[in-house]
Amino acid sequence: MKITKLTTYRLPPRWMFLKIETDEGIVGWGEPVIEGRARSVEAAVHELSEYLIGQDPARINDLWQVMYRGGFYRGGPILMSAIAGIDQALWDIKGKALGVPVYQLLGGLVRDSIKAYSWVGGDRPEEVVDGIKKLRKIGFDTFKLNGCEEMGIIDNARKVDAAVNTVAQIREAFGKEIEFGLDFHGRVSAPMAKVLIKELEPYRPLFIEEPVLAEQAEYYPRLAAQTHIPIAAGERMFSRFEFKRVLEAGGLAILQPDLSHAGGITECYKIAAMAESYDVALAPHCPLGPIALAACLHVDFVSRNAVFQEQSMGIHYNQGAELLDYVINKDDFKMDDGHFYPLNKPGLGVEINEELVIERSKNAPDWRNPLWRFPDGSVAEW
Ligand SMILES: O=C(O)C(=O)C[C@@H](O)[C@H](O)CO
Ligand SMILES: [Mg+2]
Repeated sequence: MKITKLTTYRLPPRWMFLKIETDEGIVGWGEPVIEGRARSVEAAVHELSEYLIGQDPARINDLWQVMYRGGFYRGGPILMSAIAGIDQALWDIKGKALGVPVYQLLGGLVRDSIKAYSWVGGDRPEEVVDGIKKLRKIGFDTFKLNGCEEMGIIDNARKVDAAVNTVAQIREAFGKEIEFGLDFHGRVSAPMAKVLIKELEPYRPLFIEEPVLAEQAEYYPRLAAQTHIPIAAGERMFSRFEFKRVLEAGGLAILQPDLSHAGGITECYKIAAMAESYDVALAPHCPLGPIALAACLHVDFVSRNAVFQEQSMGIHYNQGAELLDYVINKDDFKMDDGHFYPLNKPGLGVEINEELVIERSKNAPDWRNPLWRFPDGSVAEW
């Protein structure tokens, strides 16, 4: 079998799908994208396609190594997201060619279901109690919200109290009936992370995500030493070589590689195994579309240390399209009691409505994340 064509479709809300065609008519789909830099990833995919066209799609490991090591410069969000989407599509082709779901190619199921969690509250956490009430009605009992709004490098007690108050309202309303992660979203400096975490400790969030920016990863072990709250990170790390360092340094209780940013199934399967060897949990990051989610689920279903799965239904970023809009087989993503179940169709198990994809790609937005500034005009982390 040979790869004959790669076609990219930038799509609402802020996604990009990749279709890889072969000379035997088998087609694979992937989701290479960095939110806000879709065109950059698209260019990287097409640069990589110069080598890929004519190659045997079955040789995923060799193609992955060529895409990663064949260029002198490597790693980072753009290149690793391009590799990720191509890798997803190659696994999709392999599964379809052999008539089995990807998880079977990775050794079969290690579990029968995986817990999902849902975002509440938007960019600036608000109406979180109402949001949780609505989502509990459809089976969720685990949630994630932004831990705070903008936070200065050294900020005041009122800002800290505002963040803590949101969490206090959740515990007041639901007690321990529900669990929630707090995503600091990299908005918080190392000094303020210490202050915030101390004040949040009594409310026992399930985890605190990106308490500092990935470029401040040396603080993870120091923050972990001051708190019992599990610390999570990973959406802005892009290869096992980055995850190696944070595992070695300690401090992270949960790794959150993104299957569309960190080299795809081939790389994230290895990252999951590395995490397990350090007794660290896996919770793949996935605020994206259905192909990315399917890739996450296949890795979840073969990784014993997978604990819960992010998904983007109702996420505040999905303006203009929802998680399953482009999927024909929506029932395969059906959730029961807040859990996903294995995708059992061959390949990734996602049947894409190509006609709709082509139609909607004609008006793809160039989504950009908001640029936040402090009152003094300096740039704030979003
Ligand atoms: O889902 C998460 O955990 C996030 O932090 C969302 C962030 O990754 C945005 O997708 C960036 O545009
Ligand atoms: Mg996050």
